[in-house]
Amino acid sequence: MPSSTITDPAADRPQLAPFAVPLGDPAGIGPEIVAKSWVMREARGLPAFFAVGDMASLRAVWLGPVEQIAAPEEAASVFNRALPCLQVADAGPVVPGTPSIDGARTAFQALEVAVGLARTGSAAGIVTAPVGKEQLYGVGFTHPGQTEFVAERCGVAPHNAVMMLAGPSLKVVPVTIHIPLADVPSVLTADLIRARAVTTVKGLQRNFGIPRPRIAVAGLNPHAGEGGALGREEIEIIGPAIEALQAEGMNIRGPLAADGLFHSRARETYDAVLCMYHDQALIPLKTLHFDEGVNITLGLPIVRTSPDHGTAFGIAGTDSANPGAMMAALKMAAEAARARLTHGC
Ligand SMILES: NC(=O)C1=CN([C@@H]2O[C@H](COP(=O)(O)OP(=O)(O)OC[C@H]3O[C@@H](n4cnc5c(N)ncnc54)[C@H](O)[C@@H]3O)[C@@H](O)[C@H]2O)C=CC1
Ligand SMILES: NCC(=O)COP(=O)(O)O
Repeated sequence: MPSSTITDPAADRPQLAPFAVPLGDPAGIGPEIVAKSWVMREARGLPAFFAVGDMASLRAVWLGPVEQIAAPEEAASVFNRALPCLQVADAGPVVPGTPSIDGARTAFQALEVAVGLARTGSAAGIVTAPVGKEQLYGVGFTHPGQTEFVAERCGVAPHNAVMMLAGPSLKVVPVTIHIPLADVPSVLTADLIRARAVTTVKGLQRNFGIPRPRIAVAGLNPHAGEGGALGREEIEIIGPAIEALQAEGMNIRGPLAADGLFHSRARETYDAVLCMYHDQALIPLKTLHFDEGVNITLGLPIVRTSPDHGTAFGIAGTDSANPGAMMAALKMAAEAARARLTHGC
């Protein structure tokens, strides 16, 4: 049994170790939604977790009980009475809504520590609160996002780490992620589509227990290119990639016109959609499920989830952040960790 599980003799089933929750940018809504999730832990059946970051960022927005822990092993016994926090750095004065260099460094450090804890089994996985990408880039973070950073720390190539956004009625995967829209056509290759599709299928089996996932693939151009009249990527890149995967036995179809792929009847016909660029995937997901959308990284040896939204600097410190997506991310992390134990992979 991996060290991220302990046995509960009463229930005679493996219990998960607590999840590590890096607080993200201290000036964003991360600390608030983590604290609010802790308040809702019993009502929502959330798994045990501990914050990783600067306790001062929690104190700046929350008057509830926080207890500093020296090691993850202390988290389980503290969790019922207080939000456990593993202090990793001093973010300096925390002003909600006003990001700072020290805050970005703390977010970076907390992420690094949390990944290490999950890799060694001291945490059952990581559930990351939002970071400010612009702020992270300013302190030497060289990856496009946390997805690629965590993948690298786990020894996984970026092509094989898949960002999936998941809500109750829709799961989407952007094939290209954080790149300028103008670069999408040149980055899109059959190899990249293949790598994303293979990891997506394995990830749906492993984390969601779907035995034979049905994959729909969106086209890049309007009307999926209209037979080449509105663009040739469907004919030259996307179509051949799909045919090759079908020949290997994958339940995959497309390229399909993206504008007709997300209505309720269409959503019943697949388990996930491969989309060609970031907004093609994230706009439908966030429109349908903003307050319950989860970003889960597939293809990693550890469980990593995150709420779908960002730092929301504009409302930080106003007590108006909705913790729904953070709670959904915690629940999905626990479900994925359990599914991995059940399916033995
Ligand atoms: N997983 C992550 O770490 C992510 C980080 N980001 C980062 O967040 C920063 C801000 O990005 P934006 O595009 O402004 O997106 P955002 O998600 O932070 O905000 C978009 C809108 O939704 C609102 N909002 C977001 N979360 C909310 C919540 N829980 N409750 C109530 N209202 C909420 C905001 O106030 C704003 O009006 C950027 O630096 C970006 O890089 C963005 C997306 C994901
Ligand atoms: N738009 C999704 C997003 O920014 C999350 O990226 P990541 O930091 O989880 O890679």
